[in-house]
Order: sequence, then C-alpha cells, then structure tokens
Amino acid sequence: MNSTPPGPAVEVVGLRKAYGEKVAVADVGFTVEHGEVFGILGPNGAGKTTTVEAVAGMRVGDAGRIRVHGLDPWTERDALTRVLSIQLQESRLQAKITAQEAFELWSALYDDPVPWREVAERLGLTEHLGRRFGALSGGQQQRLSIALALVARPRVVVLDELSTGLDPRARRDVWQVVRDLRAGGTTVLLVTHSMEEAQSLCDRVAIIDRGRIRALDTPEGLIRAAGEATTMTFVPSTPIDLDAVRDLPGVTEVRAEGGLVVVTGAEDAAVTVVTDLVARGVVPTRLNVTAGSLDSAYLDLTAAPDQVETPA
Ligand SMILES: Nc1ncnc2c1ncn2[C@@H]1O[C@H](COP(=O)(O)OP(=O)(O)OP(=O)(O)O)[C@@H](O)[C@H]1O
Repeated sequence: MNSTPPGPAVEVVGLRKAYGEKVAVADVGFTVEHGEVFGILGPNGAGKTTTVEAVAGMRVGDAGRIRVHGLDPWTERDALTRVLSIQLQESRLQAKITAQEAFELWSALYDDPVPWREVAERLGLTEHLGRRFGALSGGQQQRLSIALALVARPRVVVLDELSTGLDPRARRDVWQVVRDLRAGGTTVLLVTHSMEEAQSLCDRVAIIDRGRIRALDTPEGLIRAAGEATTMTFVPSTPIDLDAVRDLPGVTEVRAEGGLVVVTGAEDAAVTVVTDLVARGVVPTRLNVTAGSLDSAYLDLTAAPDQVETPA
C-alpha cells in the first residue's frame, strides 16, 4: 500500500462551479506533483475554498475533471478518504466532544493511523486533551482540526487557512508540520492569505481571482514576473548623478528621498549599482537591500474585492 501511482498527485482540469447566479469558480486548472507544497492565494471570494473542497470531494463541480492519485473525488469519495485529508472547517466538530475523544474517533476510522498522541504533541495539544471542543480557544480548535487531518496519514493533505488565528509560536509549529510533511513525501495543498507563508512554505503558488487562475509559478518566479523585485537604499558619501544610476542595467527606478537614494530594479541590480558607485569613488553608506516579496506580484495580479464575474 501507499505506493505512488503514475501521474500527478492532483490534477484539476477546467473546473467550474456556480451557486445559482454566482460563479464561484469560472475555469480553474492546475497539476500538483507528488510531494509538492502547492499554495493557493487570492482575495476573499476568489474561489479558493470551492476549488480545494472540490478536490476533496466535498463539492461537485458543474464542469471539469479532477483526479487525486488517479481517483475521481466526485464519484470515488470512499477510496479518496484513504488518500486525502482536509483540515476541518470551523464548527464541524460537536462542541461537547473532547480533544482526546476526537483523536480516538478519527484514529478508529483509518486502517493505518499515525499514533494520535504524537500528532497531539506536535501541535501543542497534549495539555488540552481532556477539554471539550467548544471550550478550546479558536487557535486550539484550529490546531485540533489540522491534527485530525494528519491522523489519517494522508498522501495528500488540504490545509485551508492553516495559520489564521494562530499565535506566532503556534504558527511556527504548524509551518514546521508542513515542512515535515513535505520531507516525508506528503503532497500539500495550502490555501492561504499570508504571502509570507506562501513564500516560505510553497514550491509553487497559484493566484486565483474571480474564479480563474491569474498566475502560477514558484514564489521566486512570481516575484520576478512582477518586476522591480529588489529595492536598495543608501546614502552616497558624495553627491551622485541619479541619471547615471538610472542608466545602469537592471535598474528601473531611482529617486532621492532627503539624503537617501532609493533604487528599485532586478535582483542583480544592487550589485551592479554598488560596483558602479565604488568604481566612481563613491561609498554607499547605510546600505540596505530588500529582496522583493510576493506582495507586489499578488497586488499586480488581483483586482479589488467585490468585482464580480457574471455567469457566462
Ligand atoms: N454554498 C455556497 N452558496 C452560495 N455561494 C457560495 C457558497 N460557497 C461559496 N459561495 C460564493 O462563491 C464565491 C467563492 O467562495 P469561496 O469560499 O470559494 O472563496 P474563497 O476564495 O475561499 O474566499 P475566502 O478567502 O473569503 O475564504 C464567493 O462569492 C462565495 O460567496
């Protein structure tokens, strides 16, 4: 068991899903390789949860085709549960069930569960095992929902807003859990609003907006495509000709802010600028170089909220 089937871990082709007049997913397609951490980013209402819940067999699309380890989640739901787990959405557990009872119940559902106490420990839940779900804090409920998804020893795990509402330590712990999953060969589909999370955890990221994929690449690729990836600031030891800096290869913008010179450009422009300055006998003091982030790529590729797509 648990052998890796041929083909990708997850394949989504031409997914479409409308709720009445509202088109939640207009046309989404992507492929996730085995062992990949694949991020899905996008504004509120973009269709992210609809997409991953369709992958998990919880919603059936109006059109399109999905395969998870070769299984059709819309018609082979039972077989799918042996391969894929999805983090429970809030309030899917009864308020009166204790964390321990939930772990025991979940473990009983699977043939080869991970020893649940290990999972509870990794997610900082050991001391809360006797507490009822309804009495756990939002962050503890969130961690329990992630932990329960892992008990099944899934080959593919879907985490929807993994770290929303978690304190910084808990967030660090769940990030480590994702890295461990990846190291163990588990495929992760990660819906997130955090650029930092996407940049630090994901091999590739799809940016979804208004039901369509607007970009799909590695975080670095998206940043590069957004341009102006790197910003450098410095105070020149003697006055400099800003136009000469602007003409250097890779530089897209140069401006002076008080005594500070701000240069934006391609990743290697910083080295070019420093080399050029030094050749002219100018020392760039208080030098600061900041690599680009996913933020600019995301903002370029997504529209303001509330712009709705009418049904085709
Ligand atoms: N069961 C439903 N009935 C009607 N409309 C729905 C339903 N589920 C989602 N929608 C609508 O479909 C659109 C996409 O919703 P979805 O939850 O997939 O977005 P999302 O990208 O996950 O958003 P968020 O970041 O806010 O969680 C939204 O406009 C939402 O209001």
